[in-house]
Amino acid sequence: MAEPRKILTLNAISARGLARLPEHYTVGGDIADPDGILVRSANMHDMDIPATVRAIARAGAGTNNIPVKKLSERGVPVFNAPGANANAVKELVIAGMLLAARNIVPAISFVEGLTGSDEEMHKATEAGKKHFAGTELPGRTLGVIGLGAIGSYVAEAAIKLGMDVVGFDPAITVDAAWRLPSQVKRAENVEDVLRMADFVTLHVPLLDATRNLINAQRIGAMRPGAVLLNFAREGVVDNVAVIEALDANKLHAYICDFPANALKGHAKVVALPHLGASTEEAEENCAVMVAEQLADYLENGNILNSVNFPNVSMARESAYRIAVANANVPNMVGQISSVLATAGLNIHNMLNKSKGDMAYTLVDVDSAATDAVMQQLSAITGVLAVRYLPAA
Ligand SMILES: NC(=O)C1=CN([C@@H]2O[C@H](COP(=O)(O)OP(=O)(O)OC[C@H]3O[C@@H](n4cnc5c(N)ncnc54)[C@H](O)[C@@H]3O)[C@@H](O)[C@H]2O)C=CC1
Ligand SMILES: O=C(O)CCC(=O)C(=O)O
Repeated sequence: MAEPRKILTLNAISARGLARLPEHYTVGGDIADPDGILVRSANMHDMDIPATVRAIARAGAGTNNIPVKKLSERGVPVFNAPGANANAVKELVIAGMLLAARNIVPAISFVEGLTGSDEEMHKATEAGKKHFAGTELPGRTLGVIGLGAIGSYVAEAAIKLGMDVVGFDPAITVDAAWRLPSQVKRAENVEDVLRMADFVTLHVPLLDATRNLINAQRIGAMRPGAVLLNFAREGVVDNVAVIEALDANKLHAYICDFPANALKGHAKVVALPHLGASTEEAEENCAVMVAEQLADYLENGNILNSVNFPNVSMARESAYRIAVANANVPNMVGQISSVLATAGLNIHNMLNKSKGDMAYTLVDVDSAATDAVMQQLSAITGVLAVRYLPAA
């Protein structure tokens, strides 16, 4: 019989995604001793993550709200949903460019402030509309910083709208590079993008290397009257430097997904409530993807789309599977094999892969492993987590 599993949800997760979890899973927002956690943007850095947790699944792209390093030390994979919400973010970025180019938000505020009779309003409209005249997108240059799932979609959409696109990504993946239209020009660094672009959009993860990526000095390198769009993370942009640049008419507008006191009430700022991925489609895509990944990990030990562990997948050919998360150091496979051999367990199939400091080993053996064997595996220096996964 399948072992009962408990999944704690820290945010609302699309019902279609939750429906992908096996029937023997109990899911809820108030669950003790969970085997796994499903999360969106909830901040987990100060959370006491129970020792029972074997995996965390982020129904989205960014994992900066999750203490990935601490979880790696416990041998716990963090899954995400690469690309599953990219179209939703792309659409909001295009909307953001149009909002800025056509001065739509200040124009709406102007209309909301009109008073008097219809005739008086019409007169004020015709007199006032010149203040909101805008520009069109074709022929303008969009600079894209970060050409992953979202950045490459945005670049493609902008080309279709008749824009020129220049992009920078020091670690672009082969898949993303294939997706990019040939018209996208390659910049050698951030400054090149800033120098060439009328609109600059950011699509990088929040890392030490990207914190305050756009600061006063870099804004100084931007074209006068440029528009900055940030649908990545708040910490990627120095809000104070942005406000100074808007006040000095250096920047035309700042369109972002991250409200903050420094930005509040500024006429040239449009701050949305972290809405990039908030579409029915994106919420469902993300939830389905991570629910399937989480269940396959908990049931079979297979790993797909973990940010801290390699992809590892092995078809089941025996009823007895052992999964070992370990540090990526020499002689781990040798020591694991030796424990199994000493216990008289024949290895039917074995797969070991690594990613950075982490490694992961799946072993199918021909007969049942005892608790004593599992304890011996756990005791190997460098082994971080061991699970026994007999077929249900
Ligand atoms: N506003 C929202 O609701 C959403 C925001 N996001 C944010 O957008 C970020 C990007 O998402 P995806 O495109 O799906 O991720 P992705 O992982 O597909 O792409 C990120 C790209 O940024 C590049 N990169 C990293 N450091 C860089 C640097 N210093 N300069 C230039 N490029 C750099 C990487 O090489 C990668 O190609 C996420 O990490 C998340 O923070 C993602 C989804 C929704
Ligand atoms: O789940 C959300 O609404 C936030 C999405 C996001 O920021 C991400 O996927 O990185």
